[in-house]
Amino acid sequence: QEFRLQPTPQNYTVQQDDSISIPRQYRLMAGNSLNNGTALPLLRSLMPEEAPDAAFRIYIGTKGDKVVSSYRKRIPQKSEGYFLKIEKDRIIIAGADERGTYYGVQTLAQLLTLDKLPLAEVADYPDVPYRGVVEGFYGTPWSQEDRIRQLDFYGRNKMNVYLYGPKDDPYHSTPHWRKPYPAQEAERLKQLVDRARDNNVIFYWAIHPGQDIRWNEEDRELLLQKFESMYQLGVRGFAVFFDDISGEGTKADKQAELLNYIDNHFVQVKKDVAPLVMCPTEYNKSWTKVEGGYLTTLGEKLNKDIQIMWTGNRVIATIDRPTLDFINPLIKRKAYIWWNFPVSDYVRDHLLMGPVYGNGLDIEDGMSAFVSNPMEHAEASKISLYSVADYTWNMEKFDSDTSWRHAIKDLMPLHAEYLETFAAHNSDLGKNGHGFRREESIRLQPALSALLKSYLEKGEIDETAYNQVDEECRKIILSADMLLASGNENRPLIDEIRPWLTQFKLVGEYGKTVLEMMRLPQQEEAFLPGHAHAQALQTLMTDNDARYPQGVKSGSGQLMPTFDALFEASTKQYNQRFHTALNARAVYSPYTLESNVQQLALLPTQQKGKEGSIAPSNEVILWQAGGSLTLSMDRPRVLATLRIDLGTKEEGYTHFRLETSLDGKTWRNANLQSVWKGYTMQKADVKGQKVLKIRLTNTSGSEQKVYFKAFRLTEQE
Ligand SMILES: CCCCNC1=N[C@@H]2[C@@H](O)[C@H](O)[C@@H](CO)O[C@@H]2S1
Repeated sequence: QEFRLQPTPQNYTVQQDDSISIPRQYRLMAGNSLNNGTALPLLRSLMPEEAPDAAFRIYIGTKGDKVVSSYRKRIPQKSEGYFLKIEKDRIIIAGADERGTYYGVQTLAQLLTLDKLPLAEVADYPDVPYRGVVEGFYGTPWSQEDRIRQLDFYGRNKMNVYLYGPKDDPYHSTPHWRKPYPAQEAERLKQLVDRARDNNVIFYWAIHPGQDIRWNEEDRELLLQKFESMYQLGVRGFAVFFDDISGEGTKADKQAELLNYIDNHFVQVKKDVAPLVMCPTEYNKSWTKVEGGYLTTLGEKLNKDIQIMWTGNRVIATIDRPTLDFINPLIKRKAYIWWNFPVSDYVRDHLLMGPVYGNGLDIEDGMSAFVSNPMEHAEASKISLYSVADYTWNMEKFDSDTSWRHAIKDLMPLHAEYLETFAAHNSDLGKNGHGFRREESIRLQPALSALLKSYLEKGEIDETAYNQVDEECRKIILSADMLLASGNENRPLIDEIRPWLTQFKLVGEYGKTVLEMMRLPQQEEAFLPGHAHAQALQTLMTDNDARYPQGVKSGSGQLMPTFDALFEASTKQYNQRFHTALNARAVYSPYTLESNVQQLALLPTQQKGKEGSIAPSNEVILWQAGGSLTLSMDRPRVLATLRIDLGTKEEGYTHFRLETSLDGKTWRNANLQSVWKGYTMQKADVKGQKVLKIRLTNTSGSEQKVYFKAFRLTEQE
């Protein structure tokens, strides 16, 4: 693909017919304002040959500096704006502020990758003030190396925010948020803070005290002391998260009181700390009751410069004008958007490698920030993060597909075509509790549906579609092998996605095998090996290795449903023709879930061997009085164990009744008891019972706020 600047600049003109060779030496004319910034070190790392007597000159500074005073009017009057001009005998980089100048150097860095320097003029600035990433997911926190690479990536892509808030860090959340980090962790965080500064990224450290905070002087001081200890490490951005909690910590007026105190006695006192950011308990529209007053209380009481985060109309949602028109008036400021994509902690068997799309292109003036909550797979998340950087810098000019293709090329330039094939077929999430889906296998969809339609309706093969799908299967197998063998080009990425690459190859082989089967349902002998091979591949695709207990899915949106349907259709044809009973079911889950509890209704069920489960949810479930969840089997099955974890202690389970049934009409109680003292997991005494259905009902007469951490059964051998 052709060269493009990333993110797309607001204004970029090039003299087509002329360019200069990259100057070997140059005389540097630098403004004093840059002395302790990172723009100069970056420039010197790019162009090391500084020579006082060189003819070529580089003028670099911010708008107050004399050295760029004659270009002052060319600098966009926007924070983080810059003017970059390449002339025959000089380069000028003039920033509205230090970070703007730094971004001008980052743009120059991209132009220096060309053979010759174009005589270019760039007048550029970001649309959204704060742009970047919140490490706010459940699951394995990123490693130190992941984070270092992320921060360098943010510098290159002009993202200026990294919020540290991994749910599973015990010093960020309960139980140790009150304690300072142990020395080793503190040192590692300091390394990150320093690396963030090198990349002109504001490192925000977030605290998540809500699950057990007490509204008193002691906890308030402990929190400030923790912030002070982080300040000593160099942290200059702070956040307080009140998400995913229940109980005392959810009170808006108490939250506002605490945050204003922090703002007045810490942030405003320090003077070099970014505006405080808070994450509300009601953080999306589907969970908020406006008349309840939670958001309006925050909007009225919170100091005006405190930023309030928002995920949109649902936990997982794209952001558009109506979304902002709802929230901004309530909180009386521009929402600080926390975009839950490409986070996959609620669909951990999937990778989300597809394009960023669906957010409004006309809403840059409606938000104070747009930060992405990514996958626990740091490198794999960069495809989306590259496009989030592009979208938030220059929203109107954002083109989802162009950005996606360049993101892939940026991640693996030498294997871009193979990574693009992989990413195109690994983008949908599958059925999930949030009902959020993504397009997948877009370019192949017409051929897949044409092939399936003609085969199912007329028993015929659409040759054109057949050849397209066959060719794509070949590319899938090739891409998987090329990426698995890609060596050091981006080893961290391949290490992250290896299980999915292995699965992807199986999907390609399964497709080829099923395509061969389609030609043979009339041949009594020849059909059998293909059928057997297809079943073997199905087994291999469901036998996931222990490191991924949640399983590994690839091509689940379009490829696998099509191949499974073609497997079933050709096998049924064969069985009819030869009066045989070959297995014609590709995959099925013996368990189905029904529920009138909105946040549970869409959760997928899983089966692996003798274990069946309902996918857990990360959020607080509002379980209405009388609400129930029913797990139904495809036939009566004998249970060995049933474990349920609602994240609540003993007394919490007294609000629920657990029953089993053999016919769906008569029900019998099953008692729950603790697996062991003080632990929230419970087990039911169902050993040896033959059941068809299991039902859990809120019989307390009032809404219960619980988690849904586990619902797992095992059948008797
Ligand atoms: C308004 C910003 C607060 C968002 N807080 C959230 N907490 C959870 C995150 O830890 C999860 O990664 C996310 C996706 O499951 O869901 C919710 S989103």
